[in-house]
Amino acid sequence: MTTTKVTLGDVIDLERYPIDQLNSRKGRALIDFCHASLAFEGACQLAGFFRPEAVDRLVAEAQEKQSAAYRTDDTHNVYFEQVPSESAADNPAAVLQHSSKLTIAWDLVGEDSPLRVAYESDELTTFLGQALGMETFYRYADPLGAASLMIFNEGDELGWHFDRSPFAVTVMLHPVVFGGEYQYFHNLRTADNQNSSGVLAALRGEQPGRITLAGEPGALTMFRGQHSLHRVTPVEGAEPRINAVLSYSERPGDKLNALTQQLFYGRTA
Ligand SMILES: O=C(O)CCC(=O)C(=O)O
Ligand SMILES: [Fe+2]
Repeated sequence: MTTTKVTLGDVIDLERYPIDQLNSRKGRALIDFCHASLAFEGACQLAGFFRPEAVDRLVAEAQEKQSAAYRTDDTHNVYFEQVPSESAADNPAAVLQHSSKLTIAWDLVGEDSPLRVAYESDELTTFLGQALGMETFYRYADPLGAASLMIFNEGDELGWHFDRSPFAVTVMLHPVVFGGEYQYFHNLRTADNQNSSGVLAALRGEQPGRITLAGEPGALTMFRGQHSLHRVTPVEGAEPRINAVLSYSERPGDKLNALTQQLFYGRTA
């Protein structure tokens, strides 16, 4: 049997986004666009980055592997830190958030999966590192967490939170019509100012300036979530929200520790 190898151009629309020719005029304009977009609102979304056929294959792969996925269902606060026992009414750390989803770990992603072809390409790594303005940028060496497929079924959500990592990269595969929206407040806090009153107002639905990111199938999103409070609203209805999360590090060979692997994937590897 002969199988045709899936190439980067089968997965990523290289005509529209020439990440394999970053020194071309269009490639430079793309990088400039990403820098401007991230500087403007802390996020950059590239519609149609993954080709429709690759998106369809990944949706099918996620659904086929759903039974092997690990389900997390937790409460946490926006900081992912200890919830204070003596809760002052005006302390956002005391407000519990709910997050639940299914995760298909990297070692379950197929050899020929469009996600593997994209994630393992140096072109994509180089492009993302430049777009995010990183001086050093490496693929994650974690056998479970390098890149994953996420499935949010009815009622699943990610509660309001600040990310611990300086950036996140996702690809939307199957958005939902009702709920499952990515919402955020750009730079609600800064390195020097926690802005507790603003965070509390956001949690109460009283803070102006909430931004919703559209999520068309195939859209790649780069997001700086350390200072921008964000969430994914609960999925309503039977259709799942499915996306891919791509992880990177400023250090080569970076891995999750066993505790974190256990927490996110229910096993170690
Ligand atoms: O699923 C998404 O669109 C966002 C994911 C996210 O915020 C996270 O993993 O921290
Ligand atoms: Fe996040």
